[in-house]
Amino acid sequence: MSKVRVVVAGPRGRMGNEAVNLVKNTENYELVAVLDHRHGGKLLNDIEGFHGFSSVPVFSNIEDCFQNVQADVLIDLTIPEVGMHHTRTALQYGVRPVVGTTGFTNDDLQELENTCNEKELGCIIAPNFALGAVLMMKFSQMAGKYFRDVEIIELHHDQKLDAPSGTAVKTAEMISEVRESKVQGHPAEKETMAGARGANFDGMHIHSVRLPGLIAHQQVMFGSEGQMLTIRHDSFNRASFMSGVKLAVDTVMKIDTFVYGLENIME
Ligand SMILES: NC(=O)C1=CN([C@@H]2O[C@H](COP(=O)(O)OP(=O)(O)OC[C@H]3O[C@@H](n4cnc5c(N)ncnc54)[C@H](OP(=O)(O)O)[C@@H]3O)[C@@H](O)[C@H]2O)C=CC1
Ligand SMILES: O=C(O)C1=N[C@H](C(=O)O)C[C@H](O)C1
Repeated sequence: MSKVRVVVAGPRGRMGNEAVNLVKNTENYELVAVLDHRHGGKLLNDIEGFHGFSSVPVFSNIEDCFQNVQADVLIDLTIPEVGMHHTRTALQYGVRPVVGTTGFTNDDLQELENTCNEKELGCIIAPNFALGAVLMMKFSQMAGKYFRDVEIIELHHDQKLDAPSGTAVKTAEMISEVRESKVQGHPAEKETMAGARGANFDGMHIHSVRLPGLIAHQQVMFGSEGQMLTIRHDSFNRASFMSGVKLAVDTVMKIDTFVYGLENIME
């Protein structure tokens, strides 16, 4: 069986680094290139912290990369604007994207879905690759059918760029598919300090905590008369995301559609 040829974008990042090691340590994957805006023209071995990658070229430009290297899958772990450009371009070159980068807009997602349909090419966008986090979202969706009052609290390390997190947005979207709409809190409630009640998604509130020492955590709180249900997930390291990245890479090779969220491919 031929190997899955993978390009990783953002290899020096916290997630990209884990992904490079995942590809290296997976027998039927081959790391054919990386995309790094600061080190184009080098070999991955020449970048500090990488060993055993003497044949892996580094490109700073994705078009150059796909014109010079045959690839099956792009794993993108960068920032939203760059991730969107990479994903768009990968699809144009017939390369299947697996995207962990968060912060894409609804318009971005719609555009990518249209392109996938047009090209009949698989693409997986996963706001959270941790299988436990995906279950947390699914359990929250189940609970949302019975509890209309929901507060989502996401907690992350203080180097995170986007707020609310992609996971929190996806959780709110999934709950809103089953929850009867409600504007929560007192009708006359007033913030005496802007932001005190967090972001508002269909009346649900989302609160973003950023602290050094945290990795990725979320708790979803449901309240009703005399009771409260809390559903919580914690990622204590970035290895927690890698089984989901592998599931996504394996799956994207078999599909010709657009998938937003790992819950759609977990059996
Ligand atoms: N789906 C999931 O399960 C998870 C998703 N994420 C998401 O993945 C993304 C990456 O997270 P994380 O690894 O923590 O972030 P890092 O900041 O550690 O890594 C981001 C990488 O992107 C690179 N980058 C930044 N700007 C550019 C640019 N203009 N062009 C090309 N590359 C650029 C950075 O390079 P440089 O250092 O030079 O700036 C860095 O290598 C985020 O969107 C995060 O929300 C994170 C964890 C889990
Ligand atoms: O930036 C992070 O770290 C994470 N980002 C993703 C998100 O925005 O939900 C996934 C996970 O929470 C870690």
